[in-house]
Amino acid sequence: MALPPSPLNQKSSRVYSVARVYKDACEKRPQEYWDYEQGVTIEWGRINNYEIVNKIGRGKYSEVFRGKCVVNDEYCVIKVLKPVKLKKIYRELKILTNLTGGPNVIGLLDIVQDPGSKIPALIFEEVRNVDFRTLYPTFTLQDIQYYFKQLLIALDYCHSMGIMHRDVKPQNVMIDSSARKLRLIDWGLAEFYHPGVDYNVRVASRYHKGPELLVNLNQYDYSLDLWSVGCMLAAIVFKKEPFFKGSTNPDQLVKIARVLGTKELLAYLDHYGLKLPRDYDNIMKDFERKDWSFFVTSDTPLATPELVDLIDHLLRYDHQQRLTAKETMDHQFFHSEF
Ligand SMILES: Nc1ncnc2c1ncn2[C@@H]1O[C@H](COP(=O)(O)OP(=O)(O)OP(=O)(O)O)[C@@H](O)[C@H]1O
Repeated sequence: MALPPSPLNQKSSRVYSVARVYKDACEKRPQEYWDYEQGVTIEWGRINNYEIVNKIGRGKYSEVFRGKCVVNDEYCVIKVLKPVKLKKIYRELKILTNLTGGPNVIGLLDIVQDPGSKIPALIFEEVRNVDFRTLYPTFTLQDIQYYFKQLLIALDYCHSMGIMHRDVKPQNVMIDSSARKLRLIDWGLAEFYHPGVDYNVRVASRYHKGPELLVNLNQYDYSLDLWSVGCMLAAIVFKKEPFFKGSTNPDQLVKIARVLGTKELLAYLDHYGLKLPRDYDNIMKDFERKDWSFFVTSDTPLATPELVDLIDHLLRYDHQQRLTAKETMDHQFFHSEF
């Protein structure tokens, strides 16, 4: 039976920006694929199949434990969701069930529910992650080539499935360096893309927020994730973690403008018929665009011309001008031999 129409793919009355790629990825699939308000059926697993071993993390939206499946004796990760809007829980579940099994996407093994509290817990494959603060400083050009390719494969896959991750950052990229395994985790802010729909700009983590979010450009798309990749790369290459370190959301855009220029920011806004929000009245100054060579020193051996050119093509104000995940993988840097 067909589902009733959904507000989730309702176009805005003024459509000013549409994704350059995969714009119809959701529309070409059945409504059940993307309608997390009406089309979610959960097959609950048995909670008694899992034991908690120890706590490994605490996020805004969950508590995360290392666990063991008593059926096969294998370790796993148990993400116990905090009580948030049911809609958000359904969205994460729908997205994970659509993407699980995809390349370098964290594998969802089971969904269980505490019978008392009714709180759902997600069971994932475990990645023996090495903290990025330890791992990234050891990266060679070959490592960057390898791991960023793996990350881009995951992103191109989710984009091709009509899904924007919206929270790409080092904390959400699990790397087991001894197995050379990378998995993209935390799909709690991910969303289905529909052309012409206005999205909430309160997503992603401050240092990795794209300019579109900071200027209230609601019709953003998959290209948001490529800005975050650009931030991750720039931090590693220029040895500045994070690369843009704002103290508040408005200050985040100021930090970006100090590098990419204020005139260029205003041209971006103008192109989409937008104005700089009033929050910036007293803090945005007239910054000159800096050349990337400004960040290159004798202590930045990873800053090769190819890699700097790649960063330059990702850290663009205009989300439509950034390379897509596929275009990034086609960039010269990924075809260079080191
Ligand atoms: N599959 C996994 N393997 C290893 N560690 C994991 C895995 N999943 C989650 N973690 C750890 O738990 C932390 C929190 O997980 P996750 O980001 O999914 O939760 P969250 O509540 O959405 O977090 P946040 O508030 O930071 O967005 C991660 O940063 C990571 O350290």
